[in-house]
Amino acid sequence: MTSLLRKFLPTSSPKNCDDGDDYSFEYSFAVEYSGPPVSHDIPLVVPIDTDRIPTASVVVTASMLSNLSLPVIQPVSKINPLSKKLSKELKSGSEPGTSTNLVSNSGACVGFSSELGLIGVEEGIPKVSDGIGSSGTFGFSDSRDGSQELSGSSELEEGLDDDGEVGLGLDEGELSSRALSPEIRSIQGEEDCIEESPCHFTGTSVVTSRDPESTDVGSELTDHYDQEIFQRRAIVKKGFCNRCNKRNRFAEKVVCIVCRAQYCGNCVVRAMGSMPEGRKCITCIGFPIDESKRGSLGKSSRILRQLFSDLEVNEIMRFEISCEANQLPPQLIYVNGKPLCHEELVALQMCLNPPKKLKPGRYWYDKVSGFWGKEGEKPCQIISAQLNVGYAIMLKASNGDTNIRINNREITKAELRMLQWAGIHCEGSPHFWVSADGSYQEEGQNNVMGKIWEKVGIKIVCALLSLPIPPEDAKPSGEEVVNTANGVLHKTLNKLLLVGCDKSGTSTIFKQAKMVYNVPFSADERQDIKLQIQSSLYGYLGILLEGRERFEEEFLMEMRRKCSDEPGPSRSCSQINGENIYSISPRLKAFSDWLLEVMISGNLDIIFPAASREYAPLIEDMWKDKAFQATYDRRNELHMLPRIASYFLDRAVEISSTDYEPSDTDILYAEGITPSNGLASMEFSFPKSTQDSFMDPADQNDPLHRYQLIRVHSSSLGENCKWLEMFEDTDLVLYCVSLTDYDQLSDYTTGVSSNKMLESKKLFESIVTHPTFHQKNFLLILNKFDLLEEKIEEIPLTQCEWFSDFNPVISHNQSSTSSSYTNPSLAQRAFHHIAVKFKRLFHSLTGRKLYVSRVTGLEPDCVDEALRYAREILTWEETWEEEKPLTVRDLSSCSAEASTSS
Ligand SMILES: Nc1nc2c(ncn2[C@@H]2O[C@H](COP(=O)(O)OP(=O)(O)OP(=O)(O)O)[C@@H](O)[C@H]2O)c(=O)[nH]1
Ligand SMILES: [Ca+2]
Repeated sequence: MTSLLRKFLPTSSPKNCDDGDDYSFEYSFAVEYSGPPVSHDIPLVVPIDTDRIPTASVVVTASMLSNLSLPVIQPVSKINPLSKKLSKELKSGSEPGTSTNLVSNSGACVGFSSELGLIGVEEGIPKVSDGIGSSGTFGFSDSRDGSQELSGSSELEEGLDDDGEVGLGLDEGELSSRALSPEIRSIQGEEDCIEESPCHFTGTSVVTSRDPESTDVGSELTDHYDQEIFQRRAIVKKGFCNRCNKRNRFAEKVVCIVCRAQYCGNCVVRAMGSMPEGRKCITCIGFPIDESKRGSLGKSSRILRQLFSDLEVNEIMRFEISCEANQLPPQLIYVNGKPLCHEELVALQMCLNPPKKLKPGRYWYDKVSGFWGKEGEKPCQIISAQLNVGYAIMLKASNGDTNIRINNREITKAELRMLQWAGIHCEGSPHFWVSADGSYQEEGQNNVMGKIWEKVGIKIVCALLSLPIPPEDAKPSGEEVVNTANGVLHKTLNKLLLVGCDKSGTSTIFKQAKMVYNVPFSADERQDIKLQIQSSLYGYLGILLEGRERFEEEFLMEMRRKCSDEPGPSRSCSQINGENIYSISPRLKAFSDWLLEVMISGNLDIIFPAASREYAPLIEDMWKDKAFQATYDRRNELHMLPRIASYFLDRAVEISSTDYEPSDTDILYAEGITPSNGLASMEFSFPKSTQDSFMDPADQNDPLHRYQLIRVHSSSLGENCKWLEMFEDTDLVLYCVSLTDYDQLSDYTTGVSSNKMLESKKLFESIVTHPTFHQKNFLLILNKFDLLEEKIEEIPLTQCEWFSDFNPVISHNQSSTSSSYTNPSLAQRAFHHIAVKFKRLFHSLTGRKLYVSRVTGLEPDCVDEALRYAREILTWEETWEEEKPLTVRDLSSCSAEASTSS
């Protein structure tokens, strides 16, 4: 046997393995073993007793026998030479039971011809193992005269050459488990076969097999159904038409919603006929659809529209949606353990807020609140309440382990966090009663404690925790199927978490992103920001007025000194005061005193802007006042006044008026945006940009790919960042650091004031090492580069002990050609130094690579660039995860310092 195989089978890997996207496995063929003795068991190839392969009973449904020819198992096309003969045999008239032989033959051949095939033998036809110990013959039995079948290794090689990709194209490795397929695959290169109509059989018996991967349907109760669907699976190879077997990778194909066979434009009509049940092979008519295709029911493809008129396409799609064979089978949907009857399914589907994308499976339903979820999982939707479907809900329906109950169901951790965040007390394992409108009370007590959905920020929290919110508030998010002219596209949502220390600029970046991606501020947000701007304005005024007092005093002392120096009679105090340009009128003085008092008491935010209406007229007077203007001219001396103050103070009169509406720039410059819990969230997608031109066209301008940017204030992360758990499904963490922090001291409550850069480093460490973020990707945003450029000229970076080794060599040969690249500025060097420090830190903590982006939050392009970089990282990391083993990926972090985006 061994020598026989050696003679005929090449032991090389597929020739076109450089095809890249297709396959990475190698064929391994049996060769005589000549190495040292092995210490472990050698897996045995078990002989198959063909008689013992179970076969299902013959299909006898009248409707099927009447006008249909039944599909037959296909030999795997890899074994072309063999299948050529087989198909001839089959054509020349075969009897029921032939398929059994086919299975054994194809199974055996595959087993020997590729690794994948071996797996197929083990998994695909599991019941074959019943035959262990039997003495059946295997594969190339003498009776088949394998040597003749395989005569001429060149022929075989040719077969391998042309499509040395057995299997991979096979939908998800289902290779040999296919037991039925709509037609005998014509043999590659045999034109005569292509022109023939597919060879079908009547009265072929059916071999049952199980889909090893099916998860959707899942339960043992739906096994039977599962099997039925699975039996029909066609072998599908990437790019190949299942009828003519010609390959055109890029040509669109029409896919059968039952067996998944795909047909090119030339073959669709022959293979699918008039499509009375939509896109099904003629032989699949009457069979239930593959549930994974349910989402695409009624959604036509471009190729159909090319083949048929619009009217015809619409008709076909209507059939596809409405014909009986394609309807959800109610008994496969379990609600609280009960298989539904027809009426219940109708009630479920016809209610105001039906479950989305309902598929066969097991669900739980809380009739009182409308919570709906998959058995053993947290709720995924809130559907209409009070539907009469299924049994009563079970305590462990969602597999919760919190001891806290909602409507007799023990809730999940995510739900508990949601309640806690909403400020609902969960101590003492309470049992809540929650009704459809979200009002909740403790069981046994007749007083409503509040409404869950009215809690501040609850919707954001739910979005973060991937928990549902009531339908009227729900807007599309997460994975959503969108119907477009080209058919069905899956929309995905990537979550980006933006976090950083105090004043690092996270809210600036968040707001900037809103503007860049055209996500409007809500009326509430605008109102909040307006009040925020106004109260900040009073704060700035207060600082100026305080400065004015100081200037007035200084001026007075100066005058006195001059007076005493002057010869002649000394002038009176009032005279001096009259000349003091920093003196204000008693009315303004009263206001000033009051304002300063309020500021000292720390009540500014509370009193303003409620009081702003009253004081608005005073602002105008004050603005015109000479003393005030003189003070304003010297505002640079007032270190308490933030840089941004001038922007608002210049328009103090306009801003303090009640009908002031902040512009977008005002909003950007304003401090703060977020509600009390420091959380803000927005969804966006990237508009097309010229910068994308280097990217894969598929990635370009994908408005369906949505991103959620979540900004959280570091103070809302709680002790030891315990709230980070909430963000466990974050795809990328954007950690924001202010580049100007290196000489700043935190003005914080703890009493011990420390360097802000070191504080930022500390927070970074705790977030990076937090279990929730294990293996997460991080993008470091080094913000406020514009300010660094100014500051670095005055204050050395070494002010921060972490950067004490910063020792830039200033190049002296500044040629006319030197660019910022060959001769970076001091700020660029400082930025790079800081970036490298963080990269090394990250690598030492995680062994992985930190991405870095240089940003000036006030510049829209900068923020856009950083977020596009974030998108690239996600795409890149996904590719890595799919294609490369972890070890290779880890190696890439060795070059951690090589790439620093700027
Ligand atoms: N010049 C300059 N100023 C910036 C930049 N980014 C943020 N700022 C300013 O820095 C200050 C703090 O920024 P925020 O965005 O409010 O910082 P934060 O992270 O929200 O900090 P908290 O207010 O503590 O939540 C604001 O006055 C911003 O206008 C920048 O890139 N350049
Ligand atoms: Ca802020």
